[in-house]
Amino acid sequence: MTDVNVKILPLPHFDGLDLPAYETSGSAGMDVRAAVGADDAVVLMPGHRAMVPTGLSVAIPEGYEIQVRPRSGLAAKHGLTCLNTPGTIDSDYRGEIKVILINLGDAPFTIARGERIAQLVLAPVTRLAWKKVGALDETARGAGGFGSTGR
Ligand SMILES: O=c1ccn([C@H]2C[C@H](O)[C@@H](COP(=O)(O)OP(=O)(O)OP(=O)(O)O)O2)c(=O)[nH]1
Ligand SMILES: [Mg+2]
Repeated sequence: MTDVNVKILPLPHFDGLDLPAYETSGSAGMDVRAAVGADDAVVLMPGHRAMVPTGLSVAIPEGYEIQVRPRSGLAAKHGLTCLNTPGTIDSDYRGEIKVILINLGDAPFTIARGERIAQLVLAPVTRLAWKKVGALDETARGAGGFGSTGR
């Protein structure tokens, strides 16, 4: 498997943090860290959300996206997840990557500087082109959905 090169620009407030990295040889995602101030950790109250800075900007090659996905440990243990999961980082986005975290747990959660808050997954993008028609081919399912096959 050939790695895809992605340019990454650490911003001034990233200073001293580790770049996102695969935690194991088979990891699909690289954990990304909170670039919040060392002295002003974000405290997420139950039911609240926050846009957490990562201190990173990237230039993804055309034909790819980066998905921002939750970490299962934070979700299972603390009810913390990405509100817009999977977040989409477009190949033409040059702003700072931010993680929209929400606390669905029942206790306040403190996000400290350097905490691994989410994971970044590089994925190929297939772009579609619409072909406008007057009717669609028939199928056994037809318009059935939303539980039409049973519970
Ligand atoms: O979790 C996320 C999701 C998005 N973005 C950035 C990168 C992405 O390329 C841009 C736009 O994201 P999206 O298309 O999901 O948001 P939108 O509400 O449609 O905004 P826009 O009108 O700017 O496309 O915001 C993040 O930093 N983190
Ligand atoms: Mg958009």
